[in-house]
Amino acid sequence: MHIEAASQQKLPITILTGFLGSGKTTLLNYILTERHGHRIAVIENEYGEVDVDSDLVLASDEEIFQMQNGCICCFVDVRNDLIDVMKKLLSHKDKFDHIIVETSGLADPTPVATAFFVDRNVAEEVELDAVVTLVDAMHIDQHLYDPVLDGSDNQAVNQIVAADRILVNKIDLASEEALGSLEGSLRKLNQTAPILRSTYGQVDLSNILGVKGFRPSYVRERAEILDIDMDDDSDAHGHHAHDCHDAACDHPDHDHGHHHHACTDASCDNPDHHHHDHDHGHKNTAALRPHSHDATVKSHSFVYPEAFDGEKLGAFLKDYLGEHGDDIFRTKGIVSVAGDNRFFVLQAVHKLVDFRPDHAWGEDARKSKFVFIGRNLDRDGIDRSLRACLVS
Ligand SMILES: Nc1nc2c(ncn2[C@@H]2O[C@H](COP(=O)(O)OP(=O)(O)OP(=O)(O)O)[C@@H](O)[C@H]2O)c(=O)[nH]1
Repeated sequence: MHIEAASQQKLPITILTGFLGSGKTTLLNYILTERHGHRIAVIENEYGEVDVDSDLVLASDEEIFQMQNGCICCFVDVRNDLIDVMKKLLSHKDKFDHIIVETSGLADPTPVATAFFVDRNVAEEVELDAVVTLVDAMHIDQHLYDPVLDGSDNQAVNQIVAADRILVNKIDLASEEALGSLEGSLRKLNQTAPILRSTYGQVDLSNILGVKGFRPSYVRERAEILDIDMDDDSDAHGHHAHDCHDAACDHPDHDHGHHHHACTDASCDNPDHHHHDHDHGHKNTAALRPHSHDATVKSHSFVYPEAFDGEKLGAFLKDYLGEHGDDIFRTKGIVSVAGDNRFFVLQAVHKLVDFRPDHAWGEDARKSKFVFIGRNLDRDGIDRSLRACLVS
């Protein structure tokens, strides 16, 4: 009895998603520094070739794995890497009891969630706890109703549709009225996920971790939509997981005949039925093109060994993002400022710029890194302007 109980204990995985700049790393840092009784391993994925995020995650004893070789939403290309990282993690699973996967801000989380159930060895050891989607209360409308994407794949929508928990973050930047209207829109996209509110990701973590919000049938449903063959994954009892008709069986991977995707009744309010009711003409085209990015969004990275004039740089960023911030979704940076031994952090979401000193560089080699993510970026122009802020 004892042995059986232990072998059934699976490691819960939380998938943390949300559009660029919604507050995923902020929430992750909050989770990593709070006492919640979980020992957490993290898999991080960043969109952009220069890694800034790992510098922004607070130092902690937790295991942090980077995946920089692509976007984990690109299921076909990177799935094996994700599985490899997961296997590496599982080889010392005595060190933690919960895994958080932070997806890139442009990822559709569904293929990520599904990936763990395609590899049989991994599927035997892990279970999905929840997809937690952060929503930037101030900027989400720009992305939900993005005119460039009208009628085509929209990651911001896909992230909300896939959520088991929705966290409306940055409520300090939105009025009560705007929040009410936003929550109404979110409810139309996802009829079942509890909607929570937070500032700087501060939320009662019992609503986020260990919630067992995920329905295995949902994974199977999505795998079908994504045309992923899971039938080879016969379970330890020698039958295919979806063929289990034992009503008493509580094996989490067994779908006992709840084919939620068959329910198309718009008036049905059964919380087990997923109704992907996209308002405003959005189609959930993730189902059709499972790993397509918004091709109009590009990321440009810049690295400079020289130090910056902090004031000049601050003024340039404020002006430049003030002018182009509708098109520039996200800017991040680690900056070496002349005459200051501290590492400066640049964080901007659209026009909202935050540039301030952080901790001392210490032994780390001083060099500045920037990532700009957006549309119609003038790479050479940005490079010239940044260079103009270097101390000569
Ligand atoms: N005013 C305000 N700012 C916030 C809040 N939460 C996060 N931020 C700020 O928003 C910016 C983006 O936060 P991150 O946590 O880096 O966002 P992210 O989702 O990890 O960003 P990407 O990795 O680029 O997708 C940072 O400057 C944060 O300090 C909040 O509740 N209120």
